[in-house]
Amino acid sequence: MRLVTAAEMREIDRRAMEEYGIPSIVLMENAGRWVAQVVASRLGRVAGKRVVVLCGRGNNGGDGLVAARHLWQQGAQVKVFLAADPESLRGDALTNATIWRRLGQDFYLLLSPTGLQAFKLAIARADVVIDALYGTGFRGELPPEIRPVVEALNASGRFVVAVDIPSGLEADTGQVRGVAVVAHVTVTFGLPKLGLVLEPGARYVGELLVVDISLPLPLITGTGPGRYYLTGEMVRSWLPSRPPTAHKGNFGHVLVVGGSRGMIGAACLTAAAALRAGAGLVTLAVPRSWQETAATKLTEVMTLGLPETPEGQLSCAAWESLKPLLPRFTVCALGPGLGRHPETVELVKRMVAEIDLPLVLDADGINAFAGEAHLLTRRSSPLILTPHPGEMARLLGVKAAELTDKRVEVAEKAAREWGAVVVLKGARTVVASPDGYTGINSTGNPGMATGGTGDVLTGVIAALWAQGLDPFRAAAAGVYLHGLAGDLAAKEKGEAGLIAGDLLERLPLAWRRVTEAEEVREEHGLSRLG
Ligand SMILES: NC(=O)C1=CN([C@@H]2O[C@H](COP(=O)(O)OP(=O)(O)OC[C@H]3O[C@@H](n4cnc5c(N)ncnc54)[C@H](O)[C@@H]3O)[C@@H](O)[C@H]2O)[C@H](O)CC1
Ligand SMILES: [K+]
Repeated sequence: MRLVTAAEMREIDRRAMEEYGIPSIVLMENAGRWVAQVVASRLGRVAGKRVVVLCGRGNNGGDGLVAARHLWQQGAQVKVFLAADPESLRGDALTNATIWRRLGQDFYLLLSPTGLQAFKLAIARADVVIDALYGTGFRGELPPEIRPVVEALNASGRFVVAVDIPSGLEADTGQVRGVAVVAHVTVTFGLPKLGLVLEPGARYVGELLVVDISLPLPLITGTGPGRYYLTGEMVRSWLPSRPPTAHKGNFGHVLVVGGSRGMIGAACLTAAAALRAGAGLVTLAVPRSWQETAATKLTEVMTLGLPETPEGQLSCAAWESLKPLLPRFTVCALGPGLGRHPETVELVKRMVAEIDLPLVLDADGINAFAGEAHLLTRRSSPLILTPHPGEMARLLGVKAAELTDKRVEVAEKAAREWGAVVVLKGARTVVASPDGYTGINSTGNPGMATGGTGDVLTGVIAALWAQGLDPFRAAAAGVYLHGLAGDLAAKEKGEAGLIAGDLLERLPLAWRRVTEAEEVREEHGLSRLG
């Protein structure tokens, strides 16, 4: 599903009104009605239930007033706390405030001397609290007079439904400066905002529901370049099927080049993962003295011994040995466990420049270009890079901390400049392609922050590429399946004890989960994304 920024959402709003003639008050009425419907579905019976609505002065607050009205009409006891002077309301929010008042209802003025106390009393007895303080118009941090209100709400343990976006969260980045509302459910309008699926924002969202407020379909659907939330439905449409007449030649031959003394396991994980992710054949090329070890660890993988340095790392001569064999392979994965011997670094640079196989570059393959990312453009074949934040920072010559709250932009810029697909790993991995497609992953968990999981991902991506997916889809589907395998493993074993091998075993299960999942049929106009 497409992801949007606040500005993109405002543009969609504008076009809905100017090009299609949908009045903004209709959009607000639909938005508020959906919020009321979701609240009612969680309450079961509405009559007599206690609802507190926190309204800001903008259109987010307007949505909250519409929800208040519909729940009141259904018999709920509704208290609206207005975090603004009623005289400051404008436009559609003022319209709905006027309707609320003409129904004989009033506001509790949150910013009055007794407002906070009254609010705490009200939420202590509430069945649900609706957060309509701020939406996509929010920037920066909560005003000092609002912060204690949000802190009281978060401490209350009440069931919270956020309108469009949890208040205090920035729609474009997911950044929280200080405090934000922690919601159990977020009802977002039209399309999910980027900040709802990026860390730390994603942790404030709870279950994410995307609802149709009658924004014209031509404005919100579209498969062109843009940012997408990677979901099972998307990945399912990309994965190759297996005709009955299939033979292993149909599913590609992955060459993995990696390993060194003390780090043969990384290369073995990549090779095993490529098989587990459906590659027809996998060959693992390692320093000659480690070929026996690799062959012992991997029954189904073929192995190759290459020239090595005295320290047991691949030497430059390895390229001459590999070159005549390349026509038998479909994709090459280069880097896991290579080490950083100067000869190995030289080998990596020559391979990237000269190999005419699609290339997945990972780990020490990436580190070979530290501070020299411009050299990545000197190559003759398509490239997928899979850096974790530390490797990306080394590549760019910056500190990893500088990348934290602009991961999407950093990955997109690098993809454009290098003409390569960039997989910037971490919580909510970002996959960016040079032609403007970006995927934000929806699977994975902190248990996967353990040695070797990156090696597994490299193998999965190489395998999908070898089976015919284009590089962006191979990387995006690989990231999704890899994270899903991690979620399946964590469900069984918990997160702390999770190891990379646990993902290996569950890759086929993850694949089956995606391809055999029931079409997720949601109530008309509502999609569950979180
Ligand atoms: N098509 C749609 O998605 C629709 C969305 N709707 C709702 O409209 C809001 C966006 O409304 P907007 O009036 O632009 O702003 P907010 O209500 O989010 O914010 C109110 C107000 O707050 C001010 N503000 C911003 N940052 C701060 C801060 N740090 N401290 C204090 N005040 C701040 C700013 O001036 C804003 O104007 C969207 O989320 C939806 O809920 C429509 O109702 C229906 C169509
Ligand atoms: K909100």
